[in-house]
Amino acid sequence: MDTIFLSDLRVDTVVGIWDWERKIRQTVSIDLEMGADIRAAAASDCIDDTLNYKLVAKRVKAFVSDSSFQLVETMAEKIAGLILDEFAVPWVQVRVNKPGAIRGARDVGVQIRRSQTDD
Ligand SMILES: Nc1nc2c(c(=O)[nH]1)N=C([C@H](O)[C@@H](O)CO)CN2
Repeated sequence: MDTIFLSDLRVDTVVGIWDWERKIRQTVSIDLEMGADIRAAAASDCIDDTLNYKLVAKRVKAFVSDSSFQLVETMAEKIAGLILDEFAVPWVQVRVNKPGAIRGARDVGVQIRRSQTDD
């Protein structure tokens, strides 16, 4: 099993637990890894035989941009569910980074891995 990845997808959104965070937009950085078998596409050289990461990026960016979650955990869970539901991948790893949320830290956030077989 191979992996298609997408790193540092930056999206402006409403996210946070403090009142002042509900009134502004902040930038989150999203990293995705998705299970894929790339052999058919490598043999055909045809985009129709693989997961088009551009479509995933566009869908995730629109979803996160329209969201207003309190926690990065909720955002990560919903992104994973969206990808599993709408794209035929067996598993997905989602990392949501909230740069600048913690003074003195480069970034902070959560990383989760979910699969189609999770209950
Ligand atoms: N586990 C979490 N802890 C915290 C979160 C979060 O989303 N998950 N969020 C905050 C604040 O919104 C912070 O990011 C900004 O001050 C604090 N802790």
